[in-house]
Amino acid sequence: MPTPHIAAAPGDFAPAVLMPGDPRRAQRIAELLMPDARLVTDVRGMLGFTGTVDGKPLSVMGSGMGQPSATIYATELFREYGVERIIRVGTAGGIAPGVRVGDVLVALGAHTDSSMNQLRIPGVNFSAVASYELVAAAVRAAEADEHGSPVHVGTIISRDHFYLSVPDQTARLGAYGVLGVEMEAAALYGAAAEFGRQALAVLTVSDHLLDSSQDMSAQDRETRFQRALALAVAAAHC
Ligand SMILES: O=P(O)(O)O[C@H]1O[C@H](CO)[C@@H](O)[C@H]1O
Ligand SMILES: O=c1cc[nH]c(=O)[nH]1
Repeated sequence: MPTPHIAAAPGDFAPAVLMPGDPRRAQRIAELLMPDARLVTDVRGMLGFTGTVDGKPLSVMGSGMGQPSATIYATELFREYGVERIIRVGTAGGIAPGVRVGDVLVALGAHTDSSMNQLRIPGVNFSAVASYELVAAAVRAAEADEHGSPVHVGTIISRDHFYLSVPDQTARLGAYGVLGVEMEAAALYGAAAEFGRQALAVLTVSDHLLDSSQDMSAQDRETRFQRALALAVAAAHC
């Protein structure tokens, strides 16, 4: 049953899907983790792969950038392909002062300036939260490798704008302990709640909004994700 945006056959997706924003990162992750990976969809160049890691099935598929794009893919994977859990493996801009470029963020919850979740339950400010089971698995994996880059667990913000900034907003978010900013997690958590499934975002800090001295290059953003990936795989297979 192909959907408007996914051309895979029934059963082509594993119960757990890793979801980076960039489809080329999806391909890189598939090649890195799964020698047996096969391409299951490429509509609009949004590559999806399925294979196995340590004998357990796993899929990897890009989401594109922004909450509308991520919601389309998450909805079709949950609703049409029976996917049980989606773990976003993305990049984020650091906000909290203790967060450094190269650190990893496990997003317990995602504030947002988007209206996407506001439309879900009229009159309600929806709480976009991760699956506790997946958070716990990611934290266990982080604690098991004490030599990896630092991992922070807390809230992030999923913004609609990459470039437009509201004066003073970032500093205020930092004062509230918000770890970083990206553009998809809140909507992903909303879609998981809609279908009674599980979601988590594990993010590599690629730059810092309040200190740009250590920012990653575009190439680094696509390759320095091993620590986040290890946590995401642990969550996918917990
Ligand atoms: O690196 P990805 O996963 O794409 O995530 C971040 O990077 C993109 C913006 O450059 C947005 O998608 C944002 O969420
Ligand atoms: O600054 C950043 C970095 C990654 N993703 C974002 O949305 N913002």
